[in-house]
Amino acid sequence: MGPHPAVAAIRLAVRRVLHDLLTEHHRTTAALPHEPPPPPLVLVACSGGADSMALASALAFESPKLGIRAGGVTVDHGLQPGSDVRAAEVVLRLRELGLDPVDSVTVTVGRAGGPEAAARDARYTALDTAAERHGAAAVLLGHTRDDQAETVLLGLARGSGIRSLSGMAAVSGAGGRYRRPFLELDRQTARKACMVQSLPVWDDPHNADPAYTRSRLRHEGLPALEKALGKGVVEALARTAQLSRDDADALDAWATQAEASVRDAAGLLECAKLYALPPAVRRRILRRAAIAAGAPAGSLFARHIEEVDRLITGWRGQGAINLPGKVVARRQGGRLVIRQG
Ligand SMILES: Nc1ncnc2c1ncn2[C@@H]1O[C@H](COP(=O)(O)OP(=O)(O)OP(=O)(O)O)[C@@H](O)[C@H]1O
Repeated sequence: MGPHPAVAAIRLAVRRVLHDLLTEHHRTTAALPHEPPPPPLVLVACSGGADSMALASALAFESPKLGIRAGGVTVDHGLQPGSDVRAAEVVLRLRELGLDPVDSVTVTVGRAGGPEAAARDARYTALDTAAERHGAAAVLLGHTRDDQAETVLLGLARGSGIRSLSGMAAVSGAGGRYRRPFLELDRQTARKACMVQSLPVWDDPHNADPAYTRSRLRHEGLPALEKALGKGVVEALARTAQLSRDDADALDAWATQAEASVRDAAGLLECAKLYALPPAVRRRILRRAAIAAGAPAGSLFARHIEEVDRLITGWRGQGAINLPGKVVARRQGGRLVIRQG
């Protein structure tokens, strides 16, 4: 008898990603002159929750068959009493699965951007450091299709265009380090896979805390949407992420091409030529120019770019526009000048 369908599904998802990693490993090492390099190391980022425990179990099962070394990292954010005990338990469970090396990293969570963003920043920094310390080829994350649907809704609510609808990428980070094998699997499958394998899971109290936006979305927003629109809404939102990502990539590429044609010999942006571009392409060029001038990407919102855009499309002699990072945009003699100070 084969494994339970949920276990088969998580293993298949991980096998696919490991195959991709092996292919990339062979491609980059084939040209090396001397003896073959050691097999790649893949780490799983594990909170002890159902998604990442399921991921760890599938990695432990699949990696030896492909000659891949597998380890794990758990991050202790130190935000709840007893978080160190939980981290130690996760380490134990990962070792029981046969993973090696297994690290527990304690981080200090700052305040920048709110509690969720600060914890995420600290976590990714710790995961980057762990991956570099061990020379890992990849770090697997347990984000599921449900997480993706939530991310799309959060992006939609920001009102800042299709890039923010494109959710999380299956491959991201420096050199494509982060991989998300479960992006097309639902959370229920991961939970079921843990249950049938008798894997103990830890339910993060933050996930149920209505103080957090994502938690409210998970427990109130999405169920209400499913009630109104039907069960397929999660899948549709996740599909929206992929379609939006493709569209956003295409528009980015268009903007790259168009940018060269709207600059004069001195490299300044020509307003008449910008005016002739489709708004989506023009706004991308303006955003990039603002970032190149020193505006921090994270603080540059759609409303800022709209204001700069009005210097092109709604010109009536208005003054300079102040942007984050002390960047100023002004129109001068038919040129758009964006610079600091
Ligand atoms: N404390 C942590 N230590 C290591 N990795 C983590 C930690 N928290 C989250 N991750 C990684 O990020 C992924 C997404 O985490 P997030 O908290 O957004 O989702 P989740 O649905 O609660 O995941 P899980 O059920 O695995 O905890 C996790 O699946 C895991 O791979």
